[in-house]
Amino acid sequence: MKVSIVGATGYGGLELIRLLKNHPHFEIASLHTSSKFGRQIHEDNPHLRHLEYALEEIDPEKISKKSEIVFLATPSGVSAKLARAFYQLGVKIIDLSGDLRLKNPEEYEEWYKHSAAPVEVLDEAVYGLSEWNAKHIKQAKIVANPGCYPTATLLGLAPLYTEQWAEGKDVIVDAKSGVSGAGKSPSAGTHYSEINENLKIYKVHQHQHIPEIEQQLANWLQDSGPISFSTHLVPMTRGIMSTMYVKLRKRTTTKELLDLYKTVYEGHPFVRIQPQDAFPCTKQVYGSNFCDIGVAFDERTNKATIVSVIDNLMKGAAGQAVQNANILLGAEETAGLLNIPLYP
Ligand SMILES: NC(=O)C1=CN([C@@H]2O[C@H](COP(=O)(O)OP(=O)(O)OC[C@H]3O[C@@H](n4cnc5c(N)ncnc54)[C@H](OP(=O)(O)O)[C@@H]3O)[C@@H](O)[C@H]2O)C=CC1
Ligand SMILES: CC(=O)N[C@@H](CCC(=O)OP(=O)(O)O)C(=O)O
Repeated sequence: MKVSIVGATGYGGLELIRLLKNHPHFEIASLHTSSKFGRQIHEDNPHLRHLEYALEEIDPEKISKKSEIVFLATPSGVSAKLARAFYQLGVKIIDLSGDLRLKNPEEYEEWYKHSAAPVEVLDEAVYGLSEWNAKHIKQAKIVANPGCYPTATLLGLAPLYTEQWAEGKDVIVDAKSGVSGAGKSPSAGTHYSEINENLKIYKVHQHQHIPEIEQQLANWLQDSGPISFSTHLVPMTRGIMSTMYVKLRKRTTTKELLDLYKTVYEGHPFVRIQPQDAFPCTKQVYGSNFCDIGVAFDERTNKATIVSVIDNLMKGAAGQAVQNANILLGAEETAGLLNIPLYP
């Protein structure tokens, strides 16, 4: 099946090229940019020196003649404007941005400070947390690919929420990300001398992923409350670690928690549950689509500590987008994605 990538020159778009170029079922029909048309993709990306793709303008009508699926790897605010045109032309959309994830347009405008997508587009969009929504993704015309922090956090919390073990109140999520999460354009806050040998907290109580996580938690557990969510920049390129502290409805043991997680994620090859007392680190998922989860029960506080790691550009963005495209196609969800993480 032929696919196109809009935003091909950014980190998410480049990761999509890496995955789709060797994919058994998809063929890249075209790459699109808002500012570099006419240039070859390899001109600014020497790691793609062997590929010949001219960057093209973003013209939904032309794209609809070449491709059945379009990946939108553009900054927030862009797909809110572009999605309707693709939808009306019958091109399936997988949107990597936050524009189509929140069902309430006012909530989107409050957190993202952009105009929301048309309601008909938001109503059509299916939240693309692959492990939890495959049934709906399969039928979708528009997939709202989850954010990087929400992917790590929701995969970590899901067993406790869906099985009603969590109290659903006073949950703390302490998350850290590598700098590629901020995209390819350099900024004052992310350039080398600001990040190297530094650890920064940012967007305290204001992170746009808070409503996305809470929206999904409320789908799983009726009386779930607001979460405390903090995000940090770590001096590394890729990786997210989300550490969660969750009060439970009943006393349990680490062994019982592990059994729950193993049972819930049985048959989901991208979620790997750690053995007892072994917590995951970001390097063990680097460059891969895995989400590795470690759990422990704290008898002193009656809380579960959950640690979930992903590669933000893979399971947190392009990897999950390709997983969703596989599901849309009706192919095996692992197609083109079972590479072993880069190590060391
Ligand atoms: N980086 C990450 O880890 C993750 C990113 N995301 C989301 O995915 C999306 C892409 O992220 P990322 O690749 O990191 O971002 P980048 O900043 O690296 O890339 C953004 C891309 O969009 C293009 N673009 C910029 N402005 C416009 C515009 N007005 N219209 C159309 N295209 C435009 C850019 O280049 P050009 O000028 O060539 O058009 C570039 O190709 C974002 O919404 C991001 O929030 C989601 C999960 C994780
Ligand atoms: C490290 C870093 O800056 N990460 C970004 C992730 C952005 C992102 O993925 O945004 P949407 O999913 O909402 O589109 C951030 O924290 O804002």
